[in-house]
Amino acid sequence: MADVASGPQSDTLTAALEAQKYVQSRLIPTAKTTSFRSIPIIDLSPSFSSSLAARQAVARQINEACTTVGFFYITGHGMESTCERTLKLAERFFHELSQEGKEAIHMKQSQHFRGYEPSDHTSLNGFTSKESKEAFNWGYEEGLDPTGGDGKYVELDGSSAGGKNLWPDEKFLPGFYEGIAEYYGKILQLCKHLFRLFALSLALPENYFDAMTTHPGGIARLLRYPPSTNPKPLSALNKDEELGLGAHSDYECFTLLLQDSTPGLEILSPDGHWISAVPVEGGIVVNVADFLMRWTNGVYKSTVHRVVNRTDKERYSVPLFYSINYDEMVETLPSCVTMENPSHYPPVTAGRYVLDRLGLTLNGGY
Ligand SMILES: O=C(O)CCC(=O)C(=O)O
Ligand SMILES: [Fe+2]
Repeated sequence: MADVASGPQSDTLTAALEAQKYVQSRLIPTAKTTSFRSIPIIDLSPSFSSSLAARQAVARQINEACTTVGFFYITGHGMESTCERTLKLAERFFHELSQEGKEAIHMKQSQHFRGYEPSDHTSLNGFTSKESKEAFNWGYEEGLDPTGGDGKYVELDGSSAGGKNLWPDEKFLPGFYEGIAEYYGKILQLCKHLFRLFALSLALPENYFDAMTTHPGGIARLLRYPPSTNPKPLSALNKDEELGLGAHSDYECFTLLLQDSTPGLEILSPDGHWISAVPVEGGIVVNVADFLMRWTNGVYKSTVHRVVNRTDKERYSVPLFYSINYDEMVETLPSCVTMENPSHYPPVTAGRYVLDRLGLTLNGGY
């Protein structure tokens, strides 16, 4: 793809820098946007019905959540036992794999942000220099996609050599890849289902995004947050250096997050209050990310969030950042442009936008 050649491009880099400024501006309390104190829970079960009216009813709830909070929980998604198994896999990865095993798949060997990421390797948007989280990252592989993909997968930079994941040696972590494959296959299917609901929620044809997600971007991570050295009640603010993950918004279309029973995720209401996204039994957290915010002309909110583990327990979580095909160039969605709200954003390629955002988080840059 000519427009996604390697190296930062000035137009998308500008978009990335603007997005960073946008995030910073949202860290300043304002009375202009609706504030919130809770995160809606949406039961997805009716959306699997053959009745369009039932699917539209769920889509309306999604629209309400995305235009206000930017976050919601989904229940009734059918992945409950897989979610439990995946969180156990996360625990196994960090506990059972030796330091040597982790070093063997260190992210510095990857051009695509894959592999093991110790706590000091990245920090978000330069807001914080020290984060306590450690991670294991991987991305889309056709072999993990139940549809088999369309053979056209490209990485963020437009290169077509996919499948560059760095997996731990099976003999040190038996069953790991198989477990990840089960989770990833199911969550990709759920993301496609959600995208159809997003389409309905935006007054677009239900299959509007289908052709743009034939080789989707899907970076996923296993995250571990160590116990707090100074456990505090949820209401008390910890010092900056105890941040698990700094304040940020996500970059792609939307994120699906599994979290264990230890709270830690907090989302920022526009009036400056941090709201705890407490774990909900069987619930997956969904949030709008910056690319979808931009694509919807700001109609759907991409909300700033952070992680602070205030407990004396470890915390595990598993986000998946879902994107349309990285080589897809998009313009503002037609249903989000009106006379009062003309398009604010020039066309951009999905992968290039995310790559430039990611480049800004690496300690030391590209
Ligand atoms: O661990 C969590 O709860 C959230 C992680 C997150 O926000 C991210 O990785 O972007
Ligand atoms: Fe996030």
